[in-house]
Amino acid sequence: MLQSLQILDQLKARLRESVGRLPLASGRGPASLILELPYALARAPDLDGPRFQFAHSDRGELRAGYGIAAEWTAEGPARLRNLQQIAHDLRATWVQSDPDETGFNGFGLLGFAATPHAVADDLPNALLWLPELALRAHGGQAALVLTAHRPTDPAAQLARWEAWLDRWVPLLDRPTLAPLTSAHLDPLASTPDRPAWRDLVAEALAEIAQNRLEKVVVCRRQRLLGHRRFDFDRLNAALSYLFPSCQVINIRRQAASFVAATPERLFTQRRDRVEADALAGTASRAEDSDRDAAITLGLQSCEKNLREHRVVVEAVRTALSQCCRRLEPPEGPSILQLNNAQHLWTRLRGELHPGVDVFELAERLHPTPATNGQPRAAARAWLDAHEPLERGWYTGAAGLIEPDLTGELWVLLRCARILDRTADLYAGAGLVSGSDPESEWQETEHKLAAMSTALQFA
Ligand SMILES: C=C(O[C@@H]1C=C(C(=O)O)C=C[C@H]1O)C(=O)O
Repeated sequence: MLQSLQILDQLKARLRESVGRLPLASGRGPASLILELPYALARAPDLDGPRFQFAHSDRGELRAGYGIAAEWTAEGPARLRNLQQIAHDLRATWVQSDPDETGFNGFGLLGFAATPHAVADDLPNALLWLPELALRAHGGQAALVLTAHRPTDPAAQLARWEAWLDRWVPLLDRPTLAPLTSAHLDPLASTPDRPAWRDLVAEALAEIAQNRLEKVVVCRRQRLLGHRRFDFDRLNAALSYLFPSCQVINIRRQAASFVAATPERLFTQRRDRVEADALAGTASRAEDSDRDAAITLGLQSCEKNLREHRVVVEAVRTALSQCCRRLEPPEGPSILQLNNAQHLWTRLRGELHPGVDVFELAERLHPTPATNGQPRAAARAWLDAHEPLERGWYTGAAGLIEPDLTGELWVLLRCARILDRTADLYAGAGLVSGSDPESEWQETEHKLAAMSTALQFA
């Protein structure tokens, strides 16, 4: 492997050679320069300041962003429409130069909280963020993307980009962190606690019995205290190892980090094709393979879980039918197995009407009844009135969008907000008629275990 100092010299030379291809001093909107890295990367080193990372082990995909070239925030019921207008302007003005012909392009992060109301959090309610330095690695190839917001002074911009390379490239030589012994985490409060959970579930089931709701997803927050400050390189590595089929997400704006290892895609849009997941209906895993297979069979034939799942499939199908010219019959339900839980899973695919973008898809699909309930508005109103906590970005969505406004968003589950030694973990469970408060509490315990297991190694 080339030493990082050699790579740094090469990248800076390439940057100086090719920066003149971008019209930095004229026009408006983003300008991105894509530079090939001489080898693919398995991890994106942490750096102080705003940063995000999306890593998917099974896909061999890693994308990260550092610093802020430009950003827009929004809140309230029109939050996605407001960001959409801005993004349309970006699409028209974004210039890209890919002198090494990597085929990669610049990208932005789109993310938003569970509900459009403002909450006290260090993440804004809805955010569109173009990083100054980005990393994209896939299929054995990797590139850096340097982005500026125009107009800007070319000499000053070159100096800024060089400074980014000076800070980031030497970190590539840093050895992978040695594994520590796993550390015990102290459970602090759960909100709601177990008795309050029972009452909350009972109230929800009464609402369902009155036919005012068909399904509602209630959640809890569990605070854990670590014995050492959590390390994010180590946490990302543990999550990617434990959950190779999940998207491991890390977003940091100020002091706290939002981290998730989510199995649930809200959707993927490539050109006019869309694919969405309906994930609902959960059972545990067992160490013994016969017992595990029996749990899977039980899940596949459980009337309550199948009903809970169908509500989600139907809502996703209806949302997609409003923006697709053709929908394929749903594929499923099959089983998605994770090491802490297994879920009923149906994949839906369609061909979009011309002009549909990620913002419209997000508006139509989010929140699905997998994390909110059905009917959507009644479930949200009931949760606003009864759930004793702010969800923040938990059950919101985040992902990466391309300059043509296609992309992929993930539902923010199996997640935590982490600050120093404190982690607030979130998990919820879908309730339909026939749900039992104790089994739903157990289900949240299994879901919380996704993050708490990885945190022991962080
Ligand atoms: C709400 C969560 O998960 C969702 C709810 C599920 C269920 O109720 O069976 C299953 C998968 C997710 O769609 C969570 O992980 O917190």
